[in-house]
Amino acid sequence: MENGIERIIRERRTIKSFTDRPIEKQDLLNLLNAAVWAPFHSKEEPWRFIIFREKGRKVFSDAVLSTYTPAELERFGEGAAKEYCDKTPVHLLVVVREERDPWKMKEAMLAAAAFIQNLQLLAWEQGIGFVWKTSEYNRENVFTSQVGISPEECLIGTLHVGYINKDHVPKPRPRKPAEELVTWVEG
Ligand SMILES: Cc1cc2nc3c(=O)[nH]c(=O)nc-3n(C[C@H](O)[C@H](O)[C@H](O)COP(=O)(O)O)c2cc1C
Repeated sequence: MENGIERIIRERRTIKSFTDRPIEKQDLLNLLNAAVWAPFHSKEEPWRFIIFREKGRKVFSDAVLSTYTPAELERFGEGAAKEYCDKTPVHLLVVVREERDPWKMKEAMLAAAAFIQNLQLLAWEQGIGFVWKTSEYNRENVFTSQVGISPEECLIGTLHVGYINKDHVPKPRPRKPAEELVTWVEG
């Protein structure tokens, strides 16, 4: 019998199709305030968030579109702008401080990943889903500077967030059983 957490972990899927329902600012804050109880190894939390909602989505959309070539703009620009400004209620960027020490940097990224998984599970419980994107534009300076990320920061991912369109929940990608993944060392 699955308990609450196990059920949500198994059930959660990456969501790319949302209803029109906006997400209230306070509801987003409540989710973030719970998700930040993820573990981290630095003195202070390594993360901060930039959230685009309502008309602010155009700032996000313009930043993505500024990474397109003229040919891509011509072909995909209008559709992408519609997707970002109308069809996706919230864009949430998870950013960490750059660390000079590569190991500390790795730890900051790992902590941010734990935070994002917390957020996915908490959101799912409320009928909110998202896709975690690390696609090309995330790595382009022209994008990061326009969305307000400083050169001393690193973007861990862009989350496109909204209430789940229940007709478009993808089928799960299968997971290997742990029996295939474990090396037992028992003496
Ligand atoms: C670090 C990371 C980066 C990801 N980047 C993308 C991405 O750029 N585009 C995308 O469509 N999905 C992205 N995903 C989502 C995965 O495609 C998705 O988690 C995977 O297909 C498994 O599906 P599930 O989340 O429904 O179990 C990313 C996931 C992770 C953990």
